[in-house]
Amino acid sequence: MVVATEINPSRIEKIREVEIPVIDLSLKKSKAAKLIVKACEDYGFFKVINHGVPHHIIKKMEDEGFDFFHKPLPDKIRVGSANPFGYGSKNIGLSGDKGELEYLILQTNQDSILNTSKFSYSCCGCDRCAVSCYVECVRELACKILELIAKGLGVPRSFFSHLVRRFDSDSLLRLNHYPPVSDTSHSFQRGSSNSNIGFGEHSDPQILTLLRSNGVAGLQISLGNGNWAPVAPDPHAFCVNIGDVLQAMTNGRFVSVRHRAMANTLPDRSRLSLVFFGAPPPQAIITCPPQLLKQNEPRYRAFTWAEYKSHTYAHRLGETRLDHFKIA
Ligand SMILES: C=C1C[C@]23C[C@@]1(O)CC[C@H]2[C@@]12CC[C@H](O)[C@@](C)(C(=O)O1)[C@H]2[C@@H]3C(=O)O
Ligand SMILES: O=C(O)CCC(=O)C(=O)O
Ligand SMILES: [Fe+2]
Repeated sequence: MVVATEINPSRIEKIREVEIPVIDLSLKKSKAAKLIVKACEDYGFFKVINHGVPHHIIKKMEDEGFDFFHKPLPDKIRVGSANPFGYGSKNIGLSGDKGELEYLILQTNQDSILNTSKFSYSCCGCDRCAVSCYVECVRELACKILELIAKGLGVPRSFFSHLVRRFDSDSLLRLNHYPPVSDTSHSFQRGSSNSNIGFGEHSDPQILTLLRSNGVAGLQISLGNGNWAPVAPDPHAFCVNIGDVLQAMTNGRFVSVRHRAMANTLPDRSRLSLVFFGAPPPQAIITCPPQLLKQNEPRYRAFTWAEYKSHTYAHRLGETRLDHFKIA
C-alpha cells in the first residue's frame, strides 16, 4: 500500500507499508544469525523479540525517563546542555538542526563518567541503578546480536562485540521525549515551525542501535527514493539498526539505514524512546576485515572512531557522513 503524506507543500513523500523483519532470539543461533544477516542486507533494520531484557528493568527506566521530562524546565536545564551529554530541547547538535522533541543524552561507560565528564547519571536525578541496570542489559543484548551477526558473516565471534564490551567503549544512552500535541501544561514548548518532523532524517554513526519506544507511533525508516516505512510501535520488541561503523566494517554489505521520527500528534500521550548506541572506544580503528572483503576492493579508508565522531559532530544531522571516508 502507498499513501502520500504531505511533509511540506513542495515535497510529497510516500509512506509504504512493508514487512519489517521480526527476529525471535529464542530461535536456534544458526537460524537467527541467518535471518539477521538477511535483514541487515535488505533493510539495515529489524525488530527483536524474546530478547531477554526483563520487563521490570525497561519499565523502571521508562518511568525514570518520564519523571525527568515532567520536571520543570529550569530543573532540566540545570543538568547541562547536550554538548555532548545532558539535556537538549528542539535544537539537535550544534549545526542548526531542529526537532519537535526534548532529550537527554547519557554516557554509559563508568570509566569516562568518573574521569572525563562533568555529567553523570546523578546529575539528571535519574536513579543510578535504573540507568546502570538498563544499560547493562541493552549492552548485553547489543553484543548478543553482534555475535549472531559475526556468526552469520563467518568472522570470529567477538569481532564486533568486543568493541562495545570494552571498558572504554563510547556507547551512549539517549532518551527522546515527543510531547503530546496539545500539552500546554508541559514544560516543553513546541516550536512554531508547523513541521511534522520530530527528529529529522539521519543515519546513526555508531556500530549498532537498540531502540525501544512506548506504544506511541513515530519512527520511520527510509526505503530510498523518498519512500518511508512506518515502524509500528511494539513495547515488547527492540528495534535494531545498523550504524555507519558497521556499514564500513562490512564494506557496505550492511546498510546504515536512514530513519526519522515524526512529531507526536496525539492529544493525550507522550512518546518516549530509549535509544542505546553501541559504539567503539575512541582509538579503535574501523576497517573491513579481509574475510569480508573477499575479492572486492575496500570502499572506505580506515579511520578511528574518534576521527569519525569529530567529523560527525562538525556536520548536520542529515548528512551522509560515511561518504567522506570513501575511497575514490
Ligand atoms: C546534528 C548532530 C546531532 C548528532 C551529532 C550531529 O552533528 C550529527 C549526528 C547526530 C546524532 C544522530 C544519532 C544520535 O542520536 C546522536 C547522539 C549521534 O551520535 O549522532 C546524534 C548527535 C547528537 O544529537 O548530539
Ligand atoms: O525516537 C525515535 O524513534 C528515533 C530517535 C533516533 O533516531 C535517535 O535518537 O537517533
Ligand atoms: Fe537515530
